[in-house]
Amino acid sequence: MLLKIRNLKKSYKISKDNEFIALKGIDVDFSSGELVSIIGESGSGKSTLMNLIGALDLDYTGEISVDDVDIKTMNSHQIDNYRKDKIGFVFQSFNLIPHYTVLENVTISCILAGIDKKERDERAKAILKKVGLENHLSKKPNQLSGGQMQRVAIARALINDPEILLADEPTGALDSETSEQILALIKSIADEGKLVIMVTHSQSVAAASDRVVRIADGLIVEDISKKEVQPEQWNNAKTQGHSKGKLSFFNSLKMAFKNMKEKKTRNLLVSFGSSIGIMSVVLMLSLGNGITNYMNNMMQEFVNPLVVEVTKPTESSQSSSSLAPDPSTFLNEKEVFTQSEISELSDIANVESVEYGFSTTSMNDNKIVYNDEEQVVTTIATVSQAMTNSSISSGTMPSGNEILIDEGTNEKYAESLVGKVITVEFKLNDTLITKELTVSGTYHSSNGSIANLSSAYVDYDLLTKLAQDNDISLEPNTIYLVAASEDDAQSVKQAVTDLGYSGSQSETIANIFNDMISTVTLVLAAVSGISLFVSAIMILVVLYISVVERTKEIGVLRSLGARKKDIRRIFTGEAFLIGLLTALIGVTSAFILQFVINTVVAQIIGYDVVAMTVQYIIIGVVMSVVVSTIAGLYPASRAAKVDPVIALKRD
Ligand SMILES: Nc1ncnc2c1ncn2[C@@H]1O[C@H](COP(=O)(O)OP(=O)(O)OP(=O)(O)O)[C@@H](O)[C@H]1O
Repeated sequence: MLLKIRNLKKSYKISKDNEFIALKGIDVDFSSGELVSIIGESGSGKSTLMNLIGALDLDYTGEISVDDVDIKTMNSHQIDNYRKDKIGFVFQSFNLIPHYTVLENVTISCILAGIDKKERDERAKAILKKVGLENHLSKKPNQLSGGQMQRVAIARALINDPEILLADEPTGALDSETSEQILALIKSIADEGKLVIMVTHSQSVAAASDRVVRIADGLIVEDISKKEVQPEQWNNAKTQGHSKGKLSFFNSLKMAFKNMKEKKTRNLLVSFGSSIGIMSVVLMLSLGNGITNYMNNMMQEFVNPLVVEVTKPTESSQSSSSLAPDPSTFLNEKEVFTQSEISELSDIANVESVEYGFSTTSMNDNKIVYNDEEQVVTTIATVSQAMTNSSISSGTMPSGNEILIDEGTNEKYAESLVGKVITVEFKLNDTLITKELTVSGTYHSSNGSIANLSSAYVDYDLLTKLAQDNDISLEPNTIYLVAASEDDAQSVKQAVTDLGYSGSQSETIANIFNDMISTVTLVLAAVSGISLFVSAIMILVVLYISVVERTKEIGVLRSLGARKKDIRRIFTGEAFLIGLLTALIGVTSAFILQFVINTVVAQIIGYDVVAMTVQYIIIGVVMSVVVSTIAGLYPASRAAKVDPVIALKRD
């Protein structure tokens, strides 16, 4: 006995304490090779019985055994395999997947069973030939007639060589001539040894079957056999073998891709919308990077890379947190170096020579006067090897009784001061010194202008002499360590930091700015991240709609043996692909914008301010895919939970 049903009862819950008993105790046996028609009034319980036999509905009492195995004893994995291998479903409304070709519709249960492409195509073509559709392989269902569609559905049901074919009104939607052809096909399937159970309202279909079982009010009221079937007549050994495989990850992505393609415009629009967030994040990070590069470039342009400037950390800069020291720190008088500190610094490996420097900073006392017009020069400092000639914009470096002023200050005067004698006033250890000096030249003021501070430079010897003249002992408060190579300079810089000294003021200022830029960049990127949240919701909504639209398709796939996991994978796969598409659009737009912004800005400052890196692209892609996939989890789990029986009832 292939199928044994004992005392099968099924009730539907209508409300909390109200249920409807659809099957009231069915006892029946079916054998291989039988063509059975189940007939009965509408609502008598025929479809309910079919769903139970097909294990689409597991909520019943009693026994349904196939090959002496009770469905109730199977775990969910075995149930999925049972649906995939033992049962083939044919529906009244064909239930083909509209965006799949004939061949794809037929091979779908092989794909779900993890059968490789070559074998499944061979099987499908053989069966499609048998049902007379070998010339329609690449057509979509809407290009077929009703009879052809039902043939495809029958081919699909047969491809895994099931033992039982369940057909719910297979001819219900067909005209009488086509019905006869389909019936003949079904008959031939039973003749080959399969158990075919059909629900029908048609007298002629019932008349053509071997056995007619009438159901009324949830009970079998009549069971007429016209043909005696020998239980042992059929060798039920499967010709194709049981499939133990499952839907591969690649195939689930392929199915997801098909789904996605079907709703091209919608998915493209969502991806476009979502890509704005990804684009902004990538662009913001790249902009921050570009500006930082620009700043560093500016800093380094006028600085001799072989020279390491050393100052002593002031108290306030020591105590302030590392992130953003107060720029006013630099207005404090710098501490001078003792002889032992100087020798400690000279002893650092790779230091070739040591140069002394001094700077004095004051917001009010340091100034230059020319033609009675005075300008505050916040810092008077000594020139050193740290300054390169490229920093000079006009004239020369100062020597003897000369002073180098910054371009900005020079421009404040009606005529250029280069070569002119000016009066310089500045405070040296609390003593105000006034001295007439010749302006040797001007330098690019990019460094100082960062914090709107200006500096003027004199020779260290001049400062020493002025100190002596005024009985002031001048100790250096800046030490320049000269290294032989840039690499050496880096190791010297590290050693200086390790000893607890600070670097140059401009470097420290640059670091503060770099930190500020990083913080601002991160904040901006985070703000752009909010749009990612919006895209996540968009993707969630779109996929949710997709689940609702595909409910029937989900039911069909489940009836063909798709596991809940497979359904979840297909929808998560779709979310993943939307994420990839979003990333593609986002990164491409960021690239285009980078080009546009850089072209425009380069004309103004001569530098590419947007500097995209592979790292940012990876961040963008990963973010997009992760956000999208996470957004897809909920719709995917809803899809997995769809009840196949209810789903199949959908129109
Ligand atoms: N989900 C459900 N909830 C409550 N009652 C249900 C549900 N599904 C079916 N029923 C009831 O169970 C009974 C049997 O339904 P079933 O669909 O099996 O009938 P049927 O014989 O196939 O009818 P038809 O020939 O019209 O398709 C009907 O009275 C129906 O109202």
